[in-house]
Amino acid sequence: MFHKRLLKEFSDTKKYTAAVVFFQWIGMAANLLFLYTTARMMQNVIFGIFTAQTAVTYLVLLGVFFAVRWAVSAGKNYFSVKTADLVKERLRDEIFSKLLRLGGNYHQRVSTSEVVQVSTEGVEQLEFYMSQYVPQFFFSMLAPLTLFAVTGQMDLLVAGVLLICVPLIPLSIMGVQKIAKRLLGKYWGNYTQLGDSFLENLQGLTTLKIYGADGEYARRMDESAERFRKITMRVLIMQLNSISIMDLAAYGGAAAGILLSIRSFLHGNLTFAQCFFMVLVSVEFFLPLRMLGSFFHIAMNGNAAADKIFGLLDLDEREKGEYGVFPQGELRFEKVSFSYEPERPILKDISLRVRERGITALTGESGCGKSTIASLLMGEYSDYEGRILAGGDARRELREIRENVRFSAITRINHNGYIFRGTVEENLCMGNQNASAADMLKVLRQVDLYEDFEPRGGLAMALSERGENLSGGQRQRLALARALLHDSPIYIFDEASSNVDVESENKIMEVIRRMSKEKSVVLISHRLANVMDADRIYVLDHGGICESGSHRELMADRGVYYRLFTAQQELEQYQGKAGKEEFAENEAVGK
Ligand SMILES: Nc1ncnc2c1ncn2[C@@H]1O[C@H](COP(=O)(O)OP(=O)(O)OP(=O)(O)O)[C@@H](O)[C@H]1O
Repeated sequence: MFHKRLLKEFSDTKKYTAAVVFFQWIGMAANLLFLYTTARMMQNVIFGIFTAQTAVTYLVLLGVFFAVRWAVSAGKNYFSVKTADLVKERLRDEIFSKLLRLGGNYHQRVSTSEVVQVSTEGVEQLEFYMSQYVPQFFFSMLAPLTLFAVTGQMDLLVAGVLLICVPLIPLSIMGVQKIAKRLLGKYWGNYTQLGDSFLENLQGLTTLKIYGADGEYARRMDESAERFRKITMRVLIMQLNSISIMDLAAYGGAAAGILLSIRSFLHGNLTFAQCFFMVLVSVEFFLPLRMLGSFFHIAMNGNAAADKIFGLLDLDEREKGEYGVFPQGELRFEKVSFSYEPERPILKDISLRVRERGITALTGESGCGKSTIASLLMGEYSDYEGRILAGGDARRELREIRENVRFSAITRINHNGYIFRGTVEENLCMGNQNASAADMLKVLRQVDLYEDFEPRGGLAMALSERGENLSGGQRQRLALARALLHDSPIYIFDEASSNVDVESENKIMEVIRRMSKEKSVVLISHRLANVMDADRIYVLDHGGICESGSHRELMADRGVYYRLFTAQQELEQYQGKAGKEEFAENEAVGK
């Protein structure tokens, strides 16, 4: 019936639940009083003893009844909303904190659309579950017993029969529950899968259009939507059927109560007023459980949503460091091995040093493991072998250091720095909450964006989602400006200047070289012209370091680096020459 863990996690809502049940119970008591008064009045009318005084008494009671009902309903709503607020706020808070703890690569464990679905619709299901279903459950246990206590004093047999019929509703609910559980599990599975593909296709719509694959993907989504439609229909059919079964039990039981009350009246065991009251109250016996039955589907959905939410909250987290200081000094990799999947080693016995100042470059062919090293430095994975040490001789394992301390000591800039919708100022502030306008303008000047942004509003310039109203180079330079404000001792540039125009690339490299005089810079670049100035270059090959040294040393060695470098130089010279020839030809024909 209940999701045990959910009730345990929200045990502090017990007092609100009790208050809701209490108000419901008072409302029911007022209702009984009103029905009994009505029955007495009917009796007086029929037997001709209806006086003006009776009418006034009745009207006063009616007024009191409505006032009580209003107060009860307000009280019940107040405590229901309190429960709903508490559940919603805490669950969303917990989901958010969990995602923060899972870190940037949370999507390797759970899909983004599932997170969105459980934290929106899933949380709302649970809010309803706790604020409506749970109190209704207890009230529907209490109500028939109260009614039995009242009606039993008039006719024990009728009251007994009505009470015995009441469990028919929960029995029919339990019967349906078995089928519902399986069906709702499938329903949620289909729902999140549809959300996944919808989100992915929407994000990749331009790519799908360019390759003319949108038709095929639309067809696949249609299939997915059709599966979801079918399962939704099955859920609805199950709901309608179960409502019919419950109605049969409720109205069948009420009919039995009504017939028995009339029979009892005819045998002279009940007065007219009592019989009339019993007839009216027979339905009341079943209404609370009938109401519970209609909440039941939402409750089942809530159970399935709770499983999903707790599944997310229970995901294993990275090992958490507790050390609260980032020790100064060089970073070291000592015989580090790592793999994302078993049986597929990515890094093998890597040993390297990142000096406290200057540029340490990582280069090598695509897929050799450069970005993986950056991810390990950022602490995204802690299940590596060997040691990653911070602080030179102070030797503190990186994974022992608290995440927020690590993040304020190391800044990583990728090839697609994320720009948020908002203003330039808001995006820059993320780098440093305390940065003044002068600080922000200074970094914009350093990355050559000041002139571009000033006519468009300067710091107040509006940026669209992902900075789509900027060029690729401007976006990347803005991400660099934000990183400069962060002012951390270590910076990792992971292909930060790739995919941008030559001017932006030169500017970014100029800033990197300048900052390396005071900071520790890890530069990952496949373009060797950019790593030439590095103090030390590590060349990776299939997850291992095959060479290391300065540009001059590596060129003298005539190994892998030499081959890569000369091949790249030749290619760039050839491209440059071809470009010049084309330009000269165009000039000659006057184009
Ligand atoms: N999250 C992941 N799960 C599984 N395998 C991964 C994951 N990320 C990367 N890999 C694999 O690890 C290997 C190294 O990837 P990595 O991104 O570190 O290479 P890289 O040298 O930075 O490549 P590039 O220069 O193309 O960016 C690749 O074979 C890649 O397919």
